[in-house]
Amino acid sequence: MSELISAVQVTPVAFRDLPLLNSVGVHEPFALRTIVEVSTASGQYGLGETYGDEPHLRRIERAAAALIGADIFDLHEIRRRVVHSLKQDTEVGGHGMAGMVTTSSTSDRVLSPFEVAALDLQGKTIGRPVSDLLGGAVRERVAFTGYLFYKWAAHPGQDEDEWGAALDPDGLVRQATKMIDEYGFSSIKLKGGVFHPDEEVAAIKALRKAFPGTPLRLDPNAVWTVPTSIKVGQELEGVLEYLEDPTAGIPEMGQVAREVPMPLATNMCVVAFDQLKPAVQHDAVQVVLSDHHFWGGLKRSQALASICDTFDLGLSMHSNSHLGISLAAMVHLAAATPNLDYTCDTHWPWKQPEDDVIVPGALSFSEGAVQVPTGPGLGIELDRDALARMHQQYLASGIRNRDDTGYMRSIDPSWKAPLW
Ligand SMILES: O=C([O-])[C@@H](O)[C@@H](O)[C@H](O)[C@@H](O)C(=O)[O-]
Ligand SMILES: [Mg+2]
Repeated sequence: MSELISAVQVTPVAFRDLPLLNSVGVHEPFALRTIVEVSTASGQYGLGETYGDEPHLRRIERAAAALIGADIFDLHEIRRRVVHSLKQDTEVGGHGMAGMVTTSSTSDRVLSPFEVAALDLQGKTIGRPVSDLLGGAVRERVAFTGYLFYKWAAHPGQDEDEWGAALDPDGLVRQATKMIDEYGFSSIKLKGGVFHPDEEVAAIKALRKAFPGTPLRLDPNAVWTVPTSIKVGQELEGVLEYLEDPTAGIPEMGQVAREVPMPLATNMCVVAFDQLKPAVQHDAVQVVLSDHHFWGGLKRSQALASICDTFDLGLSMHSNSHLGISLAAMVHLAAATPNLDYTCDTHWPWKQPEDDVIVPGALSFSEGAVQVPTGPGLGIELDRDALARMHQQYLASGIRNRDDTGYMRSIDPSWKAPLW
Protein backbone atom coordinates (compact mmCIF):
# COMPACT_ATOMS: atom_id res chain seq x y z
CA MET A 1 0.00 0.00 0.00
CA SER A 2 1.52 3.33 -0.97
CA GLU A 3 0.14 6.70 0.08
CA LEU A 4 2.16 9.64 -1.12
CA ILE A 5 2.40 13.00 0.61
CA SER A 6 0.89 15.69 -1.62
CA ALA A 7 1.02 18.74 0.69
CA VAL A 8 2.31 19.79 4.10
CA GLN A 9 0.82 22.78 5.88
CA VAL A 10 2.89 24.35 8.68
CA THR A 11 1.07 26.81 10.98
CA PRO A 12 2.55 28.57 13.99
CA VAL A 13 0.00 29.23 16.74
CA ALA A 14 -0.04 30.94 20.13
CA PHE A 15 -2.18 30.13 23.16
CA ARG A 16 -2.69 31.95 26.45
CA ASP A 17 -0.34 30.95 29.24
CA LEU A 18 -0.16 31.85 32.92
CA PRO A 19 2.74 33.38 34.87
CA LEU A 20 4.36 30.09 35.88
CA LEU A 21 7.75 30.52 37.53
CA ASN A 22 10.80 28.39 36.86
CA SER A 23 14.58 28.55 37.16
CA VAL A 24 14.96 30.62 33.99
CA GLY A 25 12.24 33.19 34.65
CA VAL A 26 8.50 33.15 34.07
CA HIS A 27 6.15 31.97 31.33
CA GLU A 28 5.06 34.73 28.94
CA PRO A 29 1.34 35.54 28.36
CA PHE A 30 1.38 33.30 25.27
CA ALA A 31 3.05 29.95 24.57
CA LEU A 32 3.99 29.00 21.00
CA ARG A 33 3.46 25.77 19.08
CA THR A 34 3.71 24.75 15.43
CA ILE A 35 0.96 22.63 13.90
CA VAL A 36 1.86 20.33 11.01
CA GLU A 37 -0.81 18.98 8.69
CA VAL A 38 0.39 16.36 6.20
CA SER A 39 -2.02 15.54 3.34
CA THR A 40 -2.00 12.66 0.87
CA ALA A 41 -3.17 12.46 -2.71
CA SER A 42 -6.12 10.35 -1.54
CA GLY A 43 -7.44 13.28 0.54
CA GLN A 44 -6.51 12.17 4.08
CA TYR A 45 -4.63 14.34 6.55
CA GLY A 46 -2.38 13.55 9.50
CA LEU A 47 -1.44 15.88 12.38
CA GLY A 48 1.72 16.68 14.30
CA GLU A 49 2.55 19.33 16.91
CA THR A 50 5.93 20.74 17.88
CA TYR A 51 7.75 23.77 19.33
CA GLY A 52 7.07 27.21 17.89
CA ASP A 53 10.39 29.02 18.22
CA GLU A 54 11.51 30.72 15.01
CA PRO A 55 14.68 28.77 14.15
CA HIS A 56 12.76 25.52 14.71
CA LEU A 57 9.82 26.79 12.64
CA ARG A 58 12.16 27.54 9.73
CA ARG A 59 13.64 24.03 9.97
CA ILE A 60 10.14 22.54 10.03
CA GLU A 61 9.21 24.54 6.91
CA ARG A 62 12.33 23.31 5.06
CA ALA A 63 11.66 19.70 6.06
CA ALA A 64 7.98 20.06 5.05
CA ALA A 65 8.95 21.07 1.51
CA ALA A 66 11.31 18.09 1.26
CA LEU A 67 8.57 15.58 2.12
CA ILE A 68 6.33 16.05 -0.92
CA GLY A 69 6.09 12.71 -2.75
CA ALA A 70 7.29 10.60 0.22
CA ASP A 71 5.28 7.52 1.19
CA ILE A 72 3.58 7.84 4.60
CA PHE A 73 4.44 4.18 5.32
CA ASP A 74 8.15 4.74 4.62
CA LEU A 75 9.31 6.30 7.88
CA HIS A 76 12.97 5.67 6.99
CA GLU A 77 12.59 7.74 3.83
CA ILE A 78 10.77 10.47 5.75
CA ARG A 79 13.67 10.55 8.24
CA ARG A 80 16.26 10.57 5.43
CA ARG A 81 14.55 13.55 3.78
CA VAL A 82 14.24 15.45 7.07
CA VAL A 83 17.92 14.90 7.90
CA HIS A 84 18.90 15.98 4.36
CA SER A 85 16.80 19.15 4.64
CA LEU A 86 18.88 20.13 7.68
CA LYS A 87 22.24 19.80 5.92
CA GLN A 88 22.61 23.57 5.35
CA ASP A 89 21.25 24.43 8.80
CA THR A 90 23.50 26.91 10.59
CA GLU A 91 21.00 28.29 13.09
CA VAL A 92 21.14 27.49 16.77
CA GLY A 93 18.37 27.16 19.35
CA GLY A 94 14.66 26.86 18.77
CA HIS A 95 14.01 23.95 21.05
CA GLY A 96 11.25 25.72 22.98
CA MET A 97 12.65 24.92 26.42
CA ALA A 98 13.87 28.39 27.41
CA GLY A 99 17.49 27.43 27.92
CA MET A 100 16.79 24.26 29.90
CA VAL A 101 17.68 21.69 27.27
CA THR A 102 20.18 22.53 24.60
CA THR A 103 21.73 19.35 23.34
CA SER A 104 18.91 17.17 22.08
CA SER A 105 19.35 16.14 18.48
CA THR A 106 18.06 18.74 16.04
CA SER A 107 17.07 16.15 13.45
CA ASP A 108 15.04 14.21 16.04
CA ARG A 109 13.23 17.39 17.06
CA VAL A 110 12.39 18.23 13.45
CA LEU A 111 11.44 14.69 12.52
CA SER A 112 9.01 14.24 15.41
CA PRO A 113 5.85 16.07 14.17
CA PHE A 114 6.18 14.55 10.69
CA GLU A 115 6.56 11.05 12.09
CA VAL A 116 3.50 11.55 14.30
CA ALA A 117 1.52 12.91 11.31
CA ALA A 118 2.64 9.96 9.15
CA LEU A 119 1.51 7.51 11.86
CA ASP A 120 -1.81 9.36 12.15
CA LEU A 121 -2.21 8.95 8.37
CA GLN A 122 -1.17 5.29 8.43
CA GLY A 123 -3.76 4.62 11.13
CA LYS A 124 -6.48 6.43 9.20
CA THR A 125 -5.54 4.54 6.03
CA ILE A 126 -5.81 1.08 7.60
CA GLY A 127 -8.53 2.01 10.11
CA ARG A 128 -6.50 1.34 13.29
CA PRO A 129 -5.43 3.59 16.19
CA VAL A 130 -1.81 4.77 16.40
CA SER A 131 -1.35 2.68 19.57
CA ASP A 132 -1.89 -0.42 17.38
CA LEU A 133 0.86 0.73 15.03
CA LEU A 134 3.14 0.93 18.08
CA GLY A 135 2.53 -2.68 19.06
CA GLY A 136 -0.87 -2.35 20.68
CA ALA A 137 -2.19 -0.62 23.79
CA VAL A 138 -1.17 -2.37 27.02
CA ARG A 139 -3.42 0.02 28.99
CA GLU A 140 -6.77 1.61 28.19
CA ARG A 141 -6.11 4.75 30.22
CA VAL A 142 -2.95 6.78 30.61
CA ALA A 143 -2.36 8.37 34.01
CA PHE A 144 -0.83 11.84 34.36
CA THR A 145 0.72 13.86 37.20
CA GLY A 146 -0.62 17.07 38.70
CA TYR A 147 2.15 19.49 37.68
CA LEU A 148 2.40 22.35 40.21
CA PHE A 149 4.21 25.62 39.60
CA TYR A 150 5.04 28.53 41.82
CA LYS A 151 3.14 31.34 40.16
CA TRP A 152 2.08 34.94 40.40
CA ALA A 153 -1.59 35.81 40.79
CA ALA A 154 -1.62 37.31 37.30
CA HIS A 155 0.55 38.61 34.51
CA PRO A 156 1.41 42.26 35.24
CA GLY A 157 -1.48 44.51 34.24
CA GLN A 158 -4.01 41.65 34.09
CA ASP A 159 -6.76 40.59 36.52
CA GLU A 160 -6.01 37.71 38.89
CA ASP A 161 -6.40 34.39 37.03
CA GLU A 162 -8.51 31.46 38.25
CA TRP A 163 -5.51 29.81 39.97
CA GLY A 164 -4.34 32.83 41.96
CA ALA A 165 -0.88 33.15 43.47
CA ALA A 166 1.22 30.24 44.72
CA LEU A 167 4.40 31.58 46.25
CA ASP A 168 4.64 29.57 49.46
CA PRO A 169 3.70 26.12 50.83
CA ASP A 170 0.09 27.14 51.56
CA GLY A 171 -0.34 28.54 48.05
CA LEU A 172 0.99 25.31 46.52
CA VAL A 173 -1.28 23.14 48.69
CA ARG A 174 -4.22 25.29 47.52
CA GLN A 175 -3.10 24.88 43.90
CA ALA A 176 -2.70 21.11 44.30
CA THR A 177 -6.13 20.82 45.93
CA LYS A 178 -7.80 22.66 43.04
CA MET A 179 -5.92 20.66 40.42
CA ILE A 180 -6.69 17.33 42.05
CA ASP A 181 -10.36 18.30 42.57
CA GLU A 182 -10.68 19.18 38.88
CA TYR A 183 -8.56 16.45 37.28
CA GLY A 184 -8.28 13.68 39.85
CA PHE A 185 -4.49 13.32 39.62
CA SER A 186 -3.00 10.77 41.99
CA SER A 187 0.61 11.98 41.89
CA ILE A 188 2.15 15.45 42.16
CA LYS A 189 5.20 17.14 40.65
CA LEU A 190 6.50 20.53 41.79
CA LYS A 191 8.53 22.68 39.42
CA GLY A 192 11.27 23.97 41.71
CA GLY A 193 14.46 25.94 41.18
CA VAL A 194 12.53 29.14 41.94
CA PHE A 195 13.13 29.76 45.65
CA HIS A 196 15.90 28.79 48.05
CA PRO A 197 15.98 24.95 48.39
CA ASP A 198 14.92 25.20 52.07
CA GLU A 199 11.66 26.82 50.96
CA GLU A 200 11.08 24.15 48.33
CA VAL A 201 11.77 21.39 50.86
CA ALA A 202 9.18 23.04 53.15
CA ALA A 203 6.71 23.10 50.24
CA ILE A 204 7.23 19.39 49.54
CA LYS A 205 6.76 18.59 53.23
CA ALA A 206 3.53 20.63 53.26
CA LEU A 207 2.31 18.69 50.21
CA ARG A 208 3.22 15.42 51.89
CA LYS A 209 1.18 16.44 54.94
CA ALA A 210 -1.81 17.56 52.86
CA PHE A 211 -1.69 14.53 50.52
CA PRO A 212 -0.36 11.57 52.51
CA GLY A 213 0.44 8.60 50.32
CA THR A 214 0.47 10.61 47.06
CA PRO A 215 3.74 10.15 45.13
CA LEU A 216 5.66 13.45 44.99
CA ARG A 217 8.41 14.72 42.66
CA LEU A 218 10.54 17.86 42.73
CA ASP A 219 12.31 19.31 39.68
CA PRO A 220 14.62 22.33 40.16
CA ASN A 221 15.97 22.12 36.58
CA ALA A 222 19.60 21.63 37.63
CA VAL A 223 20.14 24.88 39.55
CA TRP A 224 21.57 23.18 42.61
CA THR A 225 25.22 22.32 43.22
CA VAL A 226 26.18 18.72 43.99
CA PRO A 227 26.36 19.35 47.80
CA THR A 228 22.98 21.12 47.80
CA SER A 229 21.42 18.30 45.79
CA ILE A 230 22.76 15.72 48.24
CA LYS A 231 21.52 17.72 51.24
CA VAL A 232 18.02 18.12 49.79
CA GLY A 233 17.88 14.50 48.65
CA GLN A 234 18.82 13.24 52.09
CA GLU A 235 16.35 15.58 53.76
CA LEU A 236 13.52 14.30 51.60
CA GLU A 237 14.22 10.61 52.22
CA GLY A 238 10.97 8.67 52.11
CA VAL A 239 9.09 11.71 50.78
CA LEU A 240 9.90 11.86 47.04
CA GLU A 241 9.25 9.09 44.53
CA TYR A 242 12.03 10.69 42.47
CA LEU A 243 14.15 13.81 42.41
CA GLU A 244 14.33 15.29 38.91
CA ASP A 245 17.45 17.03 37.56
CA PRO A 246 18.77 18.41 40.85
CA THR A 247 22.11 19.31 39.27
CA ALA A 248 23.67 19.71 35.82
CA GLY A 249 25.86 17.14 34.05
CA ILE A 250 26.03 13.35 33.86
CA PRO A 251 29.06 12.85 36.17
CA GLU A 252 27.60 15.31 38.69
CA MET A 253 24.22 13.54 38.66
CA GLY A 254 26.20 10.32 39.26
CA GLN A 255 27.82 11.87 42.36
CA VAL A 256 24.41 12.89 43.71
CA ALA A 257 22.84 9.53 42.88
CA ARG A 258 25.43 7.72 45.04
CA GLU A 259 24.49 9.78 48.11
CA VAL A 260 20.71 10.18 47.99
CA PRO A 261 18.11 7.55 48.84
CA MET A 262 15.64 8.16 45.98
CA PRO A 263 15.97 7.61 42.21
CA LEU A 264 17.17 10.57 40.12
CA ALA A 265 15.20 11.40 36.99
CA THR A 266 16.13 13.57 34.03
CA ASN A 267 14.90 15.42 31.00
CA MET A 268 18.05 17.52 30.90
CA CYS A 269 21.23 15.44 31.00
CA VAL A 270 19.89 12.57 28.90
CA VAL A 271 17.98 14.04 25.96
CA ALA A 272 19.54 12.20 23.03
CA PHE A 273 20.62 8.63 22.28
CA ASP A 274 24.36 9.32 22.54
CA GLN A 275 23.93 10.41 26.18
CA LEU A 276 22.54 7.06 27.29
CA LYS A 277 25.87 5.23 27.36
CA PRO A 278 27.68 7.74 29.64
CA ALA A 279 24.58 8.00 31.83
CA VAL A 280 24.63 4.23 32.35
CA GLN A 281 28.41 4.22 32.89
CA HIS A 282 28.09 6.86 35.62
CA ASP A 283 24.87 5.36 37.01
CA ALA A 284 23.76 9.00 36.83
CA VAL A 285 20.01 8.57 36.43
CA GLN A 286 17.56 5.90 37.41
CA VAL A 287 14.58 7.33 35.51
CA VAL A 288 14.61 8.84 32.00
CA LEU A 289 11.80 11.22 31.11
CA SER A 290 11.06 10.50 27.49
CA ASP A 291 9.48 13.13 25.27
CA HIS A 292 8.55 12.27 21.71
CA HIS A 293 8.99 15.93 20.70
CA PHE A 294 12.74 15.71 21.15
CA TRP A 295 13.43 11.97 20.95
CA GLY A 296 12.40 11.82 17.27
CA GLY A 297 8.75 10.80 17.44
CA LEU A 298 6.84 7.82 18.76
CA LYS A 299 8.86 4.93 17.30
CA ARG A 300 12.18 6.36 18.44
CA SER A 301 10.67 6.98 21.88
CA GLN A 302 9.83 3.28 21.91
CA ALA A 303 13.47 2.54 21.04
CA LEU A 304 14.41 4.66 24.06
CA ALA A 305 11.96 2.64 26.17
CA SER A 306 13.65 -0.61 25.09
CA ILE A 307 17.09 0.74 25.97
CA CYS A 308 15.79 1.81 29.39
CA ASP A 309 14.36 -1.66 29.87
CA THR A 310 17.67 -3.27 28.92
CA PHE A 311 19.67 -1.15 31.37
CA ASP A 312 17.11 -1.30 34.20
CA LEU A 313 16.34 2.39 33.90
CA GLY A 314 12.89 3.59 34.89
CA LEU A 315 10.82 5.50 32.34
CA SER A 316 8.58 8.51 32.80
CA MET A 317 7.35 11.20 30.38
CA HIS A 318 8.29 14.89 30.17
CA SER A 319 6.05 17.74 29.11
CA ASN A 320 6.20 21.34 27.93
CA SER A 321 3.23 23.68 27.38
CA HIS A 322 1.25 21.84 24.70
CA LEU A 323 -2.05 21.44 22.86
CA GLY A 324 -4.30 18.49 22.04
CA ILE A 325 -2.34 16.96 19.16
CA SER A 326 0.64 16.50 21.47
CA LEU A 327 -1.60 15.11 24.21
CA ALA A 328 -3.08 12.56 21.79
CA ALA A 329 0.39 11.47 20.66
CA MET A 330 1.60 11.21 24.28
CA VAL A 331 -1.42 9.09 25.18
CA HIS A 332 -0.95 6.65 22.27
CA LEU A 333 2.77 6.34 23.01
CA ALA A 334 2.23 5.84 26.75
CA ALA A 335 -0.51 3.29 26.06
CA ALA A 336 1.82 1.22 23.89
CA THR A 337 4.90 1.41 26.16
CA PRO A 338 4.78 -1.50 28.63
CA ASN A 339 7.69 -0.32 30.79
CA LEU A 340 6.37 3.20 31.42
CA ASP A 341 6.73 2.92 35.17
CA TYR A 342 5.49 6.34 36.27
CA THR A 343 2.58 8.68 35.59
CA CYS A 344 3.34 11.17 32.79
CA ASP A 345 3.87 14.92 33.13
CA THR A 346 1.48 17.28 31.42
CA HIS A 347 1.02 21.06 31.36
CA TRP A 348 -2.62 20.53 30.26
CA PRO A 349 -4.35 22.17 33.29
CA TRP A 350 -2.48 25.42 32.60
CA LYS A 351 -4.10 25.99 29.21
CA GLN A 352 -7.55 27.50 28.61
CA PRO A 353 -9.92 24.73 27.41
CA GLU A 354 -11.03 26.76 24.39
CA ASP A 355 -7.41 27.32 23.29
CA ASP A 356 -6.89 24.28 21.11
CA VAL A 357 -6.70 23.33 17.46
CA ILE A 358 -8.56 20.02 17.74
CA VAL A 359 -12.31 19.44 17.79
CA PRO A 360 -13.21 19.18 21.49
CA GLY A 361 -14.35 15.94 23.08
CA ALA A 362 -11.78 13.39 21.89
CA LEU A 363 -9.54 13.65 24.96
CA SER A 364 -10.61 14.31 28.51
CA PHE A 365 -9.31 13.69 32.01
CA SER A 366 -11.09 11.62 34.61
CA GLU A 367 -9.43 10.34 37.78
CA GLY A 368 -6.15 11.81 36.53
CA ALA A 369 -6.09 9.74 33.35
CA VAL A 370 -7.01 10.03 29.68
CA GLN A 371 -8.83 7.24 27.87
CA VAL A 372 -6.77 6.03 24.90
CA PRO A 373 -8.65 6.94 21.69
CA THR A 374 -9.67 3.85 19.74
CA GLY A 375 -10.62 5.53 16.44
CA PRO A 376 -8.33 5.47 13.40
CA GLY A 377 -4.99 7.30 13.69
CA LEU A 378 -4.58 9.65 16.64
CA GLY A 379 -8.38 9.73 17.00
CA ILE A 380 -8.60 13.53 16.80
CA GLU A 381 -9.79 16.04 14.19
CA LEU A 382 -8.40 19.44 13.26
CA ASP A 383 -10.66 22.42 14.04
CA ARG A 384 -9.73 24.71 11.14
CA ASP A 385 -11.50 27.78 12.55
CA ALA A 386 -9.63 27.37 15.82
CA LEU A 387 -6.35 26.90 13.93
CA ALA A 388 -6.96 30.16 12.03
CA ARG A 389 -7.89 31.98 15.25
CA MET A 390 -4.82 30.72 17.08
CA HIS A 391 -2.60 31.63 14.15
CA GLN A 392 -4.00 35.19 14.32
CA GLN A 393 -3.23 35.08 18.05
CA TYR A 394 0.35 34.11 17.15
CA LEU A 395 0.66 37.04 14.73
CA ALA A 396 -0.83 39.47 17.27
CA SER A 397 1.19 38.18 20.25
CA GLY A 398 4.45 39.46 18.78
CA ILE A 399 6.22 36.53 20.50
CA ARG A 400 8.45 34.57 18.16
CA ASN A 401 10.71 32.69 20.60
CA ARG A 402 10.08 31.44 24.10
CA ASP A 403 11.98 33.77 26.42
CA ASP A 404 11.11 33.26 30.09
CA THR A 405 14.25 35.13 31.15
CA GLY A 406 13.65 38.16 28.94
CA TYR A 407 10.05 38.40 30.12
CA MET A 408 11.10 38.12 33.78
CA ARG A 409 13.73 40.85 33.31
CA SER A 410 11.19 43.12 31.62
CA ILE A 411 9.30 42.97 34.93
CA ASP A 412 12.23 42.76 37.34
CA PRO A 413 15.40 44.08 35.68
CA SER A 414 17.55 42.89 38.62
CA TRP A 415 16.46 39.22 38.26
CA LYS A 416 19.37 36.78 38.01
CA ALA A 417 19.29 33.08 37.17
CA PRO A 418 19.64 31.19 40.48
CA LEU A 419 22.32 28.72 41.55
CA TRP A 420 22.16 27.30 45.05
O1 LIG B 1 7.19 24.83 31.57
C1 LIG B 1 8.19 24.96 32.29
O2 LIG B 1 8.52 26.03 32.81
C2 LIG B 1 9.01 23.73 32.56
O3 LIG B 1 10.08 24.04 33.39
C3 LIG B 1 9.48 23.10 31.28
O4 LIG B 1 10.06 24.06 30.45
C4 LIG B 1 10.47 21.97 31.49
O5 LIG B 1 10.98 21.57 30.26
C5 LIG B 1 9.92 20.71 32.04
O6 LIG B 1 8.62 20.69 32.39
C6 LIG B 1 10.82 19.92 32.94
O7 LIG B 1 10.39 18.94 33.47
O8 LIG B 1 12.00 20.27 33.06
MG1 LIG C 1 12.22 18.23 34.28
